Amino acid sequence: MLFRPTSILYRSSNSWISRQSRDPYVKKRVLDSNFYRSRSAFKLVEINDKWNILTPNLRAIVDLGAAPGGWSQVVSRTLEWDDEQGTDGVPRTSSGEEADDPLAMWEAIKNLDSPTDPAGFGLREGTRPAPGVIVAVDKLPMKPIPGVLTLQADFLQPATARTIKRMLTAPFNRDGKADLILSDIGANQSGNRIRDVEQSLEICHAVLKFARKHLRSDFELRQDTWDRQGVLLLKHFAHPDIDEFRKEHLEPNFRGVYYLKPGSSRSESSEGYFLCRGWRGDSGFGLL
Ligand SMILES: C[S@@+](CC[C@H](N)C(=O)[O-])C[C@H]1O[C@@H](n2cnc3c(N)ncnc32)[C@H](O)[C@@H]1O
Repeated sequence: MLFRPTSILYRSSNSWISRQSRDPYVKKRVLDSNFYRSRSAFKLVEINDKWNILTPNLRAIVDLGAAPGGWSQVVSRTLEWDDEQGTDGVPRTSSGEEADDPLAMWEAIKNLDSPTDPAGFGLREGTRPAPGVIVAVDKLPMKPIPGVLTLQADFLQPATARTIKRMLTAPFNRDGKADLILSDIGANQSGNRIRDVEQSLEICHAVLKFARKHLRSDFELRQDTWDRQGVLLLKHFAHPDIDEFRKEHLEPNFRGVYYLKPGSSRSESSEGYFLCRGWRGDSGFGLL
């Protein structure tokens, strides 16, 4: 009987190792003094270099499917949440105690009226206003990152949406909406390709539904700087209906929708990103 699972495993792990060792972004991740937790972080760095989505005026950002935390690290560093501001990566209550439960910490500080320490991480009396709050959501646990409130939960659960809303709500962000929603979620590889492809589109619909509830709209912003706020960055995979999804669900609801394939995204992967700017909101002409 020919049954050699070990050699198959060995071969495939060999090719994985060989691919990893040739991948410049894997090397960069290990050698880079910034040390990102994921190779994926470079995709966001690249996208931001070109499209400038991480601007200092952001008050609230949600990172969906955030573990192990590469994108959240990029957001945190770009918005300059760093140790120099007096944080050590561990969220603290306003009295300086370590807060294990980010929501409890958030509840404790959200009545503060000062926008200079929005997430209540015990920032030193600073010379400049503190950056916005970052909420990172994943089914998996994540190690702390300065300025990031992590929530271990399934974003598809209604209770998670309610929790996120509470985490985003504060005197400096009364409506509890986000200026920027990032989603790097992909379908779990089940081994059934048809099912995986189908699931990838279902995730796009679910993220858009989430954005509909949580993204700050042009109308709410009442300003014309649409290129800086009300932004959704959505990962997707090749699917027969993905163009239709873009035309029928994204384009009517955003002022601009762009397809991106960062250089750091593996060319053999069918993944791509939709950068959707200027969420029109439900008050007007958008369709979902
Ligand atoms: C490609 S990884 C994200 C990598 C991340 N952007 C980084 O740079 O570290 C996708 C993540 O989505 C998470 N995920 C998938 N479905 C989810 C769901 N329904 N709710 C929350 N997280 C989910 C997975 O657990 C996984 O950690």
